[in-house]
Amino acid sequence: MLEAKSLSCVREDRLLFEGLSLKVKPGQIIQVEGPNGVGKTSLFRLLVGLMTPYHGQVLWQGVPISDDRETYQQNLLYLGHQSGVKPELSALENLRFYQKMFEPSYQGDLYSVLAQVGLAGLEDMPAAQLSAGQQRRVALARLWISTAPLWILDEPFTAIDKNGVKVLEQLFVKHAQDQGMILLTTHQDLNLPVADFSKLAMIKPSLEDMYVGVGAD
Ligand SMILES: Nc1ncnc2c1ncn2[C@@H]1O[C@H](COP(=O)(O)OP(=O)(O)OP(=O)(O)O)[C@@H](O)[C@H]1O
Repeated sequence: MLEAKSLSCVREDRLLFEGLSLKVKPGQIIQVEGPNGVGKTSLFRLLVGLMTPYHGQVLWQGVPISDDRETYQQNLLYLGHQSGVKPELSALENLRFYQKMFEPSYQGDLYSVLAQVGLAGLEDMPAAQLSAGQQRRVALARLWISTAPLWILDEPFTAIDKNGVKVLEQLFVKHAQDQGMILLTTHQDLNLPVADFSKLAMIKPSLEDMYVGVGAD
């Protein structure tokens, strides 16, 4: 289980949110919602350990993530705004690189994974020559080979067409049924027929709460 306890986030002396707590349990999907700039990406960066909270703690299986980063990273798949796709490598080379680095025990056929994300016939094309949606699909193909129980996905549907959204939704449902956990942001209305799908709405703090004296006594 992932647990965030009373998180506060400050950027450039501005309070983005405070006292934010959440739990993501096996089988659960949580969609984080809120207007542009409210702090969804910042929250995710705290949750994956790329930023440190101003206050509060993030725990994986009851252990602060800063105490055992290695175990946490092994159980986490994070897809941020930057897809991490290398433009000079082909779709297949990108996926193979990811597989060798993060899923060395994966035995499946990477061609069929790429076919599932709609990239059949484009396996050997340099990613730089693929469209934005196709490049996003190269990044998303990691989800098909991932053994990580926790997926944290920042706008996974960006540049993805309707059919691609449907395929991804099916994968999310399967992951939840297999007792995986998903935390995602999207401005899409999702169709996820799983028992444990909920939404977390982030709202902007009031103006008087927004400016904090970081470093002040
Ligand atoms: N690299 C940065 N340095 C300083 N401040 C930043 C940085 N990135 C974002 N911010 C600030 O944090 C606020 C929240 O940004 P964040 O990306 O977390 O919001 P978001 O809810 O994910 O927005 P969006 O829906 O547009 O992706 C922004 O309004 C911006 O002022």
